[in-house]
Amino acid sequence: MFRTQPAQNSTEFKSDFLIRSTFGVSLVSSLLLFPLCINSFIDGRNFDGAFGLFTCCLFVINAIACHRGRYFYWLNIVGVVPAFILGSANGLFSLGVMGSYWPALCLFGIYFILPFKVAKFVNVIFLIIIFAAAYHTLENEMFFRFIVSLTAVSFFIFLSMKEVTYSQNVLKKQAMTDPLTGALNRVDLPQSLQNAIDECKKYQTDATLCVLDIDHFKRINDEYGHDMGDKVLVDLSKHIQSLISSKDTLFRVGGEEFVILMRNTSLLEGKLTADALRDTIKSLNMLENKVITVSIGVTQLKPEYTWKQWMKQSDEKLYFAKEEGRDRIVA
Ligand SMILES: Nc1nc2c(ncn2[C@@H]2O[C@H](COP(=O)(O)OP(=O)(O)OP(=O)(O)O)[C@@H](O)[C@H]2O)c(=O)[nH]1
Repeated sequence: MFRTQPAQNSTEFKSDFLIRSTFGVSLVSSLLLFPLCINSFIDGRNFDGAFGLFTCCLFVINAIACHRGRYFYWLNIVGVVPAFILGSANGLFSLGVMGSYWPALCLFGIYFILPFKVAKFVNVIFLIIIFAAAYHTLENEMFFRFIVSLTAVSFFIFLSMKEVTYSQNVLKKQAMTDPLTGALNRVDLPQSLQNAIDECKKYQTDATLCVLDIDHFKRINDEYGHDMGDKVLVDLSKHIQSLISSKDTLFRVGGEEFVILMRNTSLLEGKLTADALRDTIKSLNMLENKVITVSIGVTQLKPEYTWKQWMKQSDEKLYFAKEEGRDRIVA
């Protein structure tokens, strides 16, 4: 089970989509299925009616959960999917050709209530079971037509959902990336800091945050032009990426301000990395006849910090580094 709030940042795009689609499928299915259950009871098909009512309850629980921003993965896997399979097979057994509409709808439903990676496999299992049921209930010619049409439906849904998932990933990447430097932008920063805080609490590890700002960047723009200013930002970002460890994450949070989230890193280690960054950046010839310096605020996570407090502490240290004359680290 996971929980989301209304899409605040891009990390939540995907789960938010799943919650909305599961809500839609569950609500519509429960509303459509309910009259059919009543009809089954009236016709004396009590088993069908009871089974339909049970499935309705699963949909209602799902719809309420999704409405509250929750997604019950296991309810779908062990409840709704088996209900889809049993319901479709039962439809074929009791209604014959008339019952062959349901499997196609269920194939769609599966892609809307499960993550794409899981839905692909569940669909294959669904097809195998339904083909076995159809083999026992449909005439030869009808059986082959059924196989061909259902396989085609399954494949077309797969293609559409693959495209949707791909577009989601592209959008997510675009929303999270700073187009100039390729570093992450501030969209995902709160969630990343929160994840780091949760990790530290869970595994009793350290994490350190560096806020780095180019000194007198306005002068660089004024003296060398905005394009050269951009080039400095791009070069600087590349150098930082090459100097930090693969477990560290770089964000560009403002014009010439960067944040480096260092997981599994103590204050001392963070300070050493910040020192190395400051020295290396200073020695790079990013602009002719101009030494570029940076100021850095370094803060180790304390157990009582929220992500906002952690960020605020780091910003304050950067502010002191600027106040004390720039080209320095305050930790
Ligand atoms: N070239 C370029 N400049 C930018 C970009 N974003 C912000 N800036 C410039 O960055 C400059 C930031 O200036 P300030 O906030 O005064 O800071 P500073 O000159 O670096 O001074 P200190 O931070 O106090 O050392 C402004 O001139 C902005 O126009 C960008 O994407 N590209």
